[in-house]
Amino acid sequence: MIDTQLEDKHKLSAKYLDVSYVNNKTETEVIALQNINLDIKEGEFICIVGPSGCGKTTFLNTVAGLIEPSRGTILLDDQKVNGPGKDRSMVFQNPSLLPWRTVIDNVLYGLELQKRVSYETKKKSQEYINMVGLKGYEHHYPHELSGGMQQRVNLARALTVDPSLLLLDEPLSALDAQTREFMQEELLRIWSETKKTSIFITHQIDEAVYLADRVFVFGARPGRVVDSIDINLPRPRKLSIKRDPAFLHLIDHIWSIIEKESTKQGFQ
Ligand SMILES: Nc1ncnc2c1ncn2[C@@H]1O[C@H](COP(=O)(O)OP(=O)(O)OP(=O)(O)O)[C@@H](O)[C@H]1O
Repeated sequence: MIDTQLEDKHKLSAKYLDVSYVNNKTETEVIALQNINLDIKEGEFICIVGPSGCGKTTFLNTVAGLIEPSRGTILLDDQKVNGPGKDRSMVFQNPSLLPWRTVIDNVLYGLELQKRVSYETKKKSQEYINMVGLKGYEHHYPHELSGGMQQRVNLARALTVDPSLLLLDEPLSALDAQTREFMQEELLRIWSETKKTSIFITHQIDEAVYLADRVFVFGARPGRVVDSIDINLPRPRKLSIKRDPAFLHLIDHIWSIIEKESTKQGFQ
């Protein structure tokens, strides 16, 4: 009974969410998101896809508390999001590591900002460094690492503060195709060990289907949720699943939703 209740509990809910940007010079308003209603369960891996400008980053920044909605609310663990908080970590496209700090010191940086460096948290940081596959690189500097390794440091840094929610804004898009695929598999391995509720933005439909429990398709003008697709592919997922007919069917399905939406919007 208790387990069922926990399973049904929403980790994050967006209710009637509108977000607008106002250009102070021209006094014009851009409606970036309109009437977003969605629920995310504890431990879910969510991907958001959609055309450029449909408000994916705006949504993530609003969940992060960096943008205030013009209407509606975001609830995280039943608490209204009113600004940034220790319970959320963001991972961006570019790792933005501090070049003068070693791997371990970059990973510890988030804890330092939160004044939480202790023997236990240092131990935990080392565990995350091991988990992301960087054991032995603790004392290397960012310029001595490849792009993929730098993004691993970034991920370890985000995880070390033990967030309730992980927000990932196209974290793999700066990597070459081969490293990107490898990192997708790595990311799933790390996620399966941490089970952190994650929201991941990507432009690549195959990346979304490979990673996600559920894919939200956003539409543009104004940004809104067009569809939510359950990805019922078995886990753990190897990269070879990308050749599976069920995988390809999901890709086709999501593409057809995006295409229909684009035609409606006159993008073709
Ligand atoms: N700071 C801002 N001021 C004004 N308008 C903005 C601002 N940031 C974003 N916008 C507008 O809000 C809309 C949504 O932008 P957003 O960056 O969230 O979309 P996105 O789906 O993440 O795009 P992309 O896939 O290209 O990264 C766009 O029309 C964009 O031009």
